[in-house]
Amino acid sequence: MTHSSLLRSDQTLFRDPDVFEFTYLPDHLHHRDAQVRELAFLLRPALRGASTGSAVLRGPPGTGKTTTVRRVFREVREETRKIVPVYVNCRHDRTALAVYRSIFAQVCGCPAPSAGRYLDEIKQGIAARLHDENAALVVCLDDANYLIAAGTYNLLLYQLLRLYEKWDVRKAGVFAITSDLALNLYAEADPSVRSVFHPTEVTFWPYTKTEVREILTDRARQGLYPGVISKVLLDRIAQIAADEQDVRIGIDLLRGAVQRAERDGRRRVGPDDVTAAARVITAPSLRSRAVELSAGERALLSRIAERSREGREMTSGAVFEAAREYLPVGKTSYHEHLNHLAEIGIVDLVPRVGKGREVRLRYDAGDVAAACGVRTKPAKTRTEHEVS
Ligand SMILES: Nc1ncnc2c1ncn2[C@@H]1O[C@H](COP(=O)(O)OP(=O)(O)OP(=O)(O)O)[C@@H](O)[C@H]1O
Repeated sequence: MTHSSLLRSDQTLFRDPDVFEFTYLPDHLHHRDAQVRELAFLLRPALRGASTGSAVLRGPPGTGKTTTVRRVFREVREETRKIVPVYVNCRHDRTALAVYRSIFAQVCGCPAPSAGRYLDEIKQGIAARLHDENAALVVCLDDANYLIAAGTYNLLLYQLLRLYEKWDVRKAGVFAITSDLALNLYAEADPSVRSVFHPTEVTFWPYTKTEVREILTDRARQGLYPGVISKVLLDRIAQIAADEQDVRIGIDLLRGAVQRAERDGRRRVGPDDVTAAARVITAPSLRSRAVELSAGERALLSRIAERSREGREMTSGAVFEAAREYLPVGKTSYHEHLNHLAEIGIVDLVPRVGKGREVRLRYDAGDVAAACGVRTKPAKTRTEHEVS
């Protein structure tokens, strides 16, 4: 199909828009073989009638934790009835009742009874089915940190891992997921829970730019018509997502840029579509990082944004001299502030031969200024003198 007939027939650049939905389970899971192997290793004993192991899955947002578990669970369901995998989203289901109702629905294939002695009845229903099938239960508690906040984490772990004692079923496994790296889900467990909870740590590191690009290339191939996005722009999107350490940003950005081109009746995504979509998608993360800055760091960042907008020299030395006019900073604290801005990914410090480092904003200067709470004047036109 040519592009013109394509646009005339259905006016869309998306071959399959579902590919960009957050519920979409990709056919190919890139770069997560080690994690898949770890989880499979924990489940394997259940095939021989033994119990399943437990795991704690940790990694920043958008590193494929949920997708990896969902992929493993899908394969398990296709391969065996000896293991019953259950996925619980603890953002939505935080009370013991809500979690058990979700488990019941997935194990029994129908909604939990809404009357009667509630929890015990629901647990009994789950156990009866597992007993009949001689199957081992494995429960994924995604975003388990929400259970800690709700005060139900220990109770649920304790009950799930000891289900076998009361109900004569095989010992269950729990895969607990968190994207909060400061949280140690094992340490959060009470001693009574720890006596039955011996999780394997499975870590998910952010994807590199090359890895993000492969994931995005796959999505583009499945979700878009050929030629809608160029390799160069896909590369730019991959760079932004890798800088933000979140592949989800890349997927959202790709969709946002294509929607923009589609809305304007164009057949190809242009650089402006990517820039505009990036501004919308990265603004919340930029704002939340600016809020965390110290007053000195924020003041420096606004000066950097202003200089960058005005097209002035951006070597670290020149920025320091300019900042000094307005801010009470010495060289040491200036470098500390600057390094921190680089660490949290708002600026890049690019080495320049014979000129030290160049300070380069990763975001639009106006957006950075807005995130710092500063309204900028329109960029002024530079005079001949300033340019030279
Ligand atoms: N290895 C991968 N291959 C293909 N797609 C991936 C891969 N990893 C992540 N994705 C896609 O990236 C998006 C985010 O992944 P996922 O929800 O699994 O991340 P997460 O680590 O669980 O994030 P969070 O902690 O925010 O819940 C999803 O759309 C998913 O399909």
